[in-house]
Amino acid sequence: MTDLFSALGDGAGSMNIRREDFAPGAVLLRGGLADQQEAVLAAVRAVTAQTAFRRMQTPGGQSMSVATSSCGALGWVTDRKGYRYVAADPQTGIPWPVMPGVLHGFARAMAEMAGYPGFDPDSCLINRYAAGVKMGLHQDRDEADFTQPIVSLSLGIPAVFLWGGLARTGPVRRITLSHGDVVVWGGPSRLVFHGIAPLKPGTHPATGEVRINLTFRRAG
Ligand SMILES: O=C(O)CCC(=O)C(=O)O
Ligand SMILES: [Fe+2]
Repeated sequence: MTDLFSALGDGAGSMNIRREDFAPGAVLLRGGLADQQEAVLAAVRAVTAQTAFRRMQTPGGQSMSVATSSCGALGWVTDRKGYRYVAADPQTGIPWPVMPGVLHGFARAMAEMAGYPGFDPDSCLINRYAAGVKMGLHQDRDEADFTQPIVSLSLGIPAVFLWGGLARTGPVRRITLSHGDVVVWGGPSRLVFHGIAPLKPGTHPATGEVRINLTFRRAG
């Protein structure tokens, strides 16, 4: 018998992951976090203790409502000069924290499960959403190589993920993402417009009153 998830080799922890192929090249792995919760949360805390959450400015001069931090060789930033990846935190001039091995390994395993073996992310953007915060429809297109997928992990209070198409306008699906859910999108879905609806207030034992999202990217 072929067990789709046996490749991970971590036994019972991965057995309850439920897979939904929701668009070509796009896979929802519900409960993907499985037994990695403590290790992943500890790694996120370690990173954000080194490089604080901040609200960056869009090129148009608006302050983003989402607070962000990053780890890995490259971190995504935005300011009046535009969107781009840089090697150092612009607030301190210090290189972004190294991506903890547990995060890199987790993202690689999730990508493999979704059908993208060999994913080697060099960037992890950490988004923090408080109640009312949203992320408008956008494409992730500042990365160098669109053959590599995006791997996204949701932590804490649930959010509605907006999934559009390859054009900015058109029908948008709404997919509720809960604590521990993972979305992987690549191939024909790599440049799909997506976003997050305004977060409903809530609390979660893992994060308190916020949602934390990690997106792993091959940026350089
Ligand atoms: O918070 C999310 O689930 C999506 C985040 C996202 O699309 C991004 O950071 O580019
Ligand atoms: Fe995105």
